[in-house]
Amino acid sequence: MASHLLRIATRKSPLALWQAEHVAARLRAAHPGLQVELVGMTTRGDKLLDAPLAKVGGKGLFVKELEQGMLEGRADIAVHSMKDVPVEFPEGLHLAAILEREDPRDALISHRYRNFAELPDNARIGTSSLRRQCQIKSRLPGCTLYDLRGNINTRLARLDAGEFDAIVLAAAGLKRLGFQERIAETLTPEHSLPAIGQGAIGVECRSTDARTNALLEPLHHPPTAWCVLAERAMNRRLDGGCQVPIAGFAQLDGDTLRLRGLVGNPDGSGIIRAEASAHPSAFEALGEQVAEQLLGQGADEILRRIYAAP
Ligand SMILES: NCc1[nH]cc(CCC(=O)O)c1CC(=O)O
Repeated sequence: MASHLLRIATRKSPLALWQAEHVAARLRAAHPGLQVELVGMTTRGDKLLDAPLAKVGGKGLFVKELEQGMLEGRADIAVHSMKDVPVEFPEGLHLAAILEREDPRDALISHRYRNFAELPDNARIGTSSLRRQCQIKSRLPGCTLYDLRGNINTRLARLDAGEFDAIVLAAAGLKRLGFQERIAETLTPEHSLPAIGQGAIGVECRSTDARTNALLEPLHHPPTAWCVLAERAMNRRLDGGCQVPIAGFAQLDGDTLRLRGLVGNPDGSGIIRAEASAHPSAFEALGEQVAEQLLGQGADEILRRIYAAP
């Protein structure tokens, strides 16, 4: 292919830069001669690092500025953690590729304890999501949870400074940044059901930009996409954002796509679980089915109460 410049809009956190560089390297490998450049941007989510995520509100906290950059022609694609990508895309933009998933699980990091079972009843645990908070509290009701925002390096530094007995982060981000050896225990999906899209990288671009869409095609990983799109279909039906204790995790086993969903109260009470399986081509219907099962067991009550809270 003739030399051509492709600009990647990215946040400037170490993980965002790693992921953008990863997509750049994949694109260069797939298209020799293609010039790829990163365009660093700051999002509202980056500026509000002191406020608890659950209180900042607004969907697309980490993506809106990148999307604006593409719509204004300052960049051609944006690289996101699928976990941070809202259900709906703005007019003119779409998800062009979902890359093969890295480890989707949550990870426990601690200096003093080798695994979750060793944590004392009154452990001090740092974590930033209501989803993790809910599942941790259900197992360890006496623990105290602390809001832990900021990029991965910042969070690890706060653990190292002795603020907490343990913290819980996504294994994918730790592995990508070379912190794998800091993981004390990788939590099973039964223990901590992952966030919708966790571990997967998505690439967004202008819907009508045929050339860029074609360049991204070799990066798309259909098995990961079936999983992530099933999780996202569940989330859409539940009308969930990243500020609610919702978990969703799909796995492909041969020709069977299995989706597990969870909704609970932030204090760990009233956890509702549902799961179903289907052929991977039915990912959308599978997501809606699991959402309906959750709603039928009272998930709507929980979510309404959380959205109504000040
Ligand atoms: N919300 C921040 C965020 N977005 C994506 C990841 C991890 C990497 C991934 O899920 O792909 C993280 C950090 C974390 O939750 O520990």
